[in-house]
Amino acid sequence: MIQISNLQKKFGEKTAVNIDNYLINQGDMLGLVGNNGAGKTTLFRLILDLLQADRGKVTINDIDVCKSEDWKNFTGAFIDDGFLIDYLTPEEYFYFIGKMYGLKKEEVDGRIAPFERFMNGEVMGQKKFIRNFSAGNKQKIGIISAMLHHPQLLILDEPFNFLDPSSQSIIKQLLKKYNEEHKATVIISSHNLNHTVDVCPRIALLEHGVIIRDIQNENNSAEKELEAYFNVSVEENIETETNTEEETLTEE
Ligand SMILES: Nc1ncnc2c1ncn2[C@@H]1O[C@H](COP(=O)(O)OP(=O)(O)OP(=O)(O)O)[C@@H](O)[C@H]1O
Repeated sequence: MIQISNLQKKFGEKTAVNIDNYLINQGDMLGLVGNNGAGKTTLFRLILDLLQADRGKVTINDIDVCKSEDWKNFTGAFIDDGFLIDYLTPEEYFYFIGKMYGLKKEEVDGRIAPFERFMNGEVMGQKKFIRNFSAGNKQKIGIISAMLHHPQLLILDEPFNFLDPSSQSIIKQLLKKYNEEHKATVIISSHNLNHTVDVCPRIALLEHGVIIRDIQNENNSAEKELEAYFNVSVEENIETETNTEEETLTEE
């Protein structure tokens, strides 16, 4: 589905992405992991034609992303809250996105319904603009809107960020189900190794812009390899993530 060929992006002297050849198959559920600055977001931005590569190309279903808009109909993505429209309410935003893909209001309502538990009564009917939502709820609005048109390719940068533990668990289940039921290609990046090994049968490890390992992950078999690389145990990873979430929630 996605073919990355000879792709390079530099910022000044710094090489952010440098991938010779990498194929992501239709139906893959791929986790992208790597330290801060490894190039995960830059790779997503290149795939989505939000950045121009210095050399090389990305094709989605044989469409060069720089040369045609056709891949946009079957692609959904949420990279950061720059994707949202701050002066709309979530309802207005969902209907606006739905309209772009030819969905009627009732169809949008039907597609939002499975996210009810995820939204936890805090997103719909709040009579407030997106700009006034917490970081976690903005994250939820972004994820839902990326999935609204049932894209064949779904790209989410750090989907677990800002979410409370129960929302993290719900979105993990929803993403797995989405991948299976729609045979969709789902790519997520995450610093949460525990969630990544739980959800992704394939994991790409990025270091200084290079995919240094392409790991098949059956029944969490990648856990040890990732623990060794990051020099942490997955248990520690859970603790660190939970602490971070608590800090984030307190700050909000
Ligand atoms: N617009 C930019 N201008 C200059 N340098 C940039 C820009 N965007 C990214 N970089 C650099 O490119 C490298 C890769 O950054 P990127 O954000 O893709 O990493 P990442 O793996 O997503 O990191 P993190 O886990 O911290 O989100 C970093 O060294 C970063 O400083």
